[in-house]
Amino acid sequence: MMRLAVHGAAGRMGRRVVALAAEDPGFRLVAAIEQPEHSCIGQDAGILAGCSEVKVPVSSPWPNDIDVVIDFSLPGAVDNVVEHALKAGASLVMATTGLSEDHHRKLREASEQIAIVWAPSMSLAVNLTMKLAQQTTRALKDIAGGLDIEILERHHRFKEDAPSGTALKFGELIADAYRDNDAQPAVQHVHGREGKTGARTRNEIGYHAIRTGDNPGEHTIVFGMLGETIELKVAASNRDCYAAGALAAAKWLEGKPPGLYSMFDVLDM
Ligand SMILES: NC(=O)C1=CN([C@@H]2O[C@H](COP(=O)(O)OP(=O)(O)OC[C@H]3O[C@@H](n4cnc5c(N)ncnc54)[C@H](OP(=O)(O)O)[C@@H]3O)[C@@H](O)[C@H]2O)C=CC1
Ligand SMILES: O=C(O)C1=N[C@H](C(=O)O)C[C@H](O)C1
Repeated sequence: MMRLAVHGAAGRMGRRVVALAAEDPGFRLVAAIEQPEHSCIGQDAGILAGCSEVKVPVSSPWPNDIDVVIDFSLPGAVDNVVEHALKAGASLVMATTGLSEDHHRKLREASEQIAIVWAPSMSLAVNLTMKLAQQTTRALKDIAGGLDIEILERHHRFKEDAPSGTALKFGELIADAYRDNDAQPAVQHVHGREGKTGARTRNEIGYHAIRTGDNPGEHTIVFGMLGETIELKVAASNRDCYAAGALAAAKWLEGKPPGLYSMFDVLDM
């Protein structure tokens, strides 16, 4: 049984991780962590998550006897999370998005000592769609008349980063697929359009971020050609695809040597 600490335990994602972990005999929740001034401090993490009591209060101290940390918080917390995972010698599932290059450097450095999975989406369906997007790009990139790729993402109104980490990852993977051909000009990442933009260039990937209501996450990759269009769409109907993926990543990390892994590693894709 893995001793699990959830950081951001009172958040939208943290609550679903706590709820699913409570039903999984492979985990024992040992800490549900939030900042000391958080309004949920002291509440039972299970009750807060809408399931039965787990007898673990939301609290701020980090225990040392943990096997794995799952983090769904905000970039401002990430350095602290990494530091505590290192101190405990615990594996880390880092699911927070909007990270800077400095955060990524710290994750790379920490991964010399502990095993870390970082992925902007823990969802199986999203990761599979990423592979399909790469395959589609490779098949169409040299088509006569040209290929236009645009990434549309929709999320709830509370989301603080844009475009989503997942949209950025789609763009990065699609750009990699383009680069299979050295003759292809470098891809330009274009975020939204306004005003007299001129005609679309052939080598850009466009990103469009929509924020409405309580949408738990939706990504559409548009492959536009002259005469026909392909759209790959993956949409969550609730957050459990991400929470279940994070728990699968935590289990996969058990016994893994230090290193920085992705959900493609976890899902063997
Ligand atoms: N990889 C994936 O599959 C997914 C990733 N995400 C990402 O996970 C993150 C969290 O999403 P979500 O649960 O919706 O967000 P929430 O805002 O609901 O939850 C974040 C939690 O972290 C806490 N927190 C924020 N800043 C800090 C800090 N500096 N120190 C300690 N705790 C902090 C928040 O506390 P407070 O309420 O006080 O702000 C809150 O409890 C986002 O980056 C999102 O993009 C989301 C879904 C899937
Ligand atoms: O904030 C969210 O909700 C989500 N964030 C992740 C991202 O930025 O890609 C993953 C998912 O789409 C939900």
